[in-house]
Amino acid sequence: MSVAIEVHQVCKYYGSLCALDHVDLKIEAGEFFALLGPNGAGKTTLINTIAGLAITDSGSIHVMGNHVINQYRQARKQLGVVPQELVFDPFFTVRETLKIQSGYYGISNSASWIDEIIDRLGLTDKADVNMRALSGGMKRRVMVAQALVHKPPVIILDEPTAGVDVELRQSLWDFIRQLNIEGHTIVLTTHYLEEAEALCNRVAMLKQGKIIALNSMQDLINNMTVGYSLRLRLQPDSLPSILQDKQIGNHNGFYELKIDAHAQIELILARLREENIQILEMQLLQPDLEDVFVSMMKNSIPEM
Ligand SMILES: Nc1ncnc2c1ncn2[C@@H]1O[C@H](COP(=O)(O)OP(=O)(O)OP(=O)(O)O)[C@@H](O)[C@H]1O
Repeated sequence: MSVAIEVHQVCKYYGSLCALDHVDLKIEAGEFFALLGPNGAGKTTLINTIAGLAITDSGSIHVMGNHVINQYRQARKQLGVVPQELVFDPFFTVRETLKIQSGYYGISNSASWIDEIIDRLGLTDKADVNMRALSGGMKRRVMVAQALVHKPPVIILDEPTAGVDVELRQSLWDFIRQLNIEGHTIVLTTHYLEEAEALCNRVAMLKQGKIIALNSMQDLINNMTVGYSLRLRLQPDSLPSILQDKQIGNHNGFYELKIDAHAQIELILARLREENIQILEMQLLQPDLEDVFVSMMKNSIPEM
């Protein structure tokens, strides 16, 4: 499999602030990859360095084998970036905006592809409407369309669904998922963790400019040692004192017990049997990406 993005030992400073601290990252072609982190973690800075818009202080970045600074034009052609901020020229229509964008890449016969992306992004009704007359969500769709005019194999989306309503979000994700199925590599930042969990196969978590986790979505969640809990409805309705230090909640007649390892479940059941307490209902709650994220951000202190 070929490498779509290779980030090697990248550092980026803004004055004395270290925004990227020796970042190493390899994203294979065809991946659907999530870049997660709290505000200010360095996600946009990393995207800007990959797009060649911000110069790194050290290290190197390649997009589809092209060095983003020394081979800027070749690297840029391989990449479509949907920026976080809505940047648009208020004097042009949607179609004109896309035509001008394809001109930047030296593409002249782009009309049929522009029609296709307008259609697939649900912009047909707005194609000849001036950009300034579009709603925020529609402008966001145009940002996505702009990133696609040169049919890049690698697409980076920086919080593409910020401020977008649920219906629009759903159709945007359907389209992006389809692009991934067609072979495009997708890199995504989002604060909607359930979206990342549903879409992405691998995740990097950034904190204070450092990568603190890099794993497949499944392994990240499966390897999580915190976040599991067992919910029990008991008859008689009482928790033996030996289990009380595990209790983290008691809602709607369910005791919620913290589980650090699966083996503890059998021990809990054995304790209940010893006390002649019957289990009326039992649920095992698994951690999700949000639990992993919160735990990583709380527990992982990047080395200075
Ligand atoms: N042009 C700039 N000049 C100075 N500092 C900057 C600049 N751009 C970003 N920073 C700082 O670099 C750090 C990383 O910012 P960045 O925008 O990359 O974070 P982020 O993870 O994308 O955050 P968010 O989730 O809020 O978009 C922050 O402390 C930010 O204030």
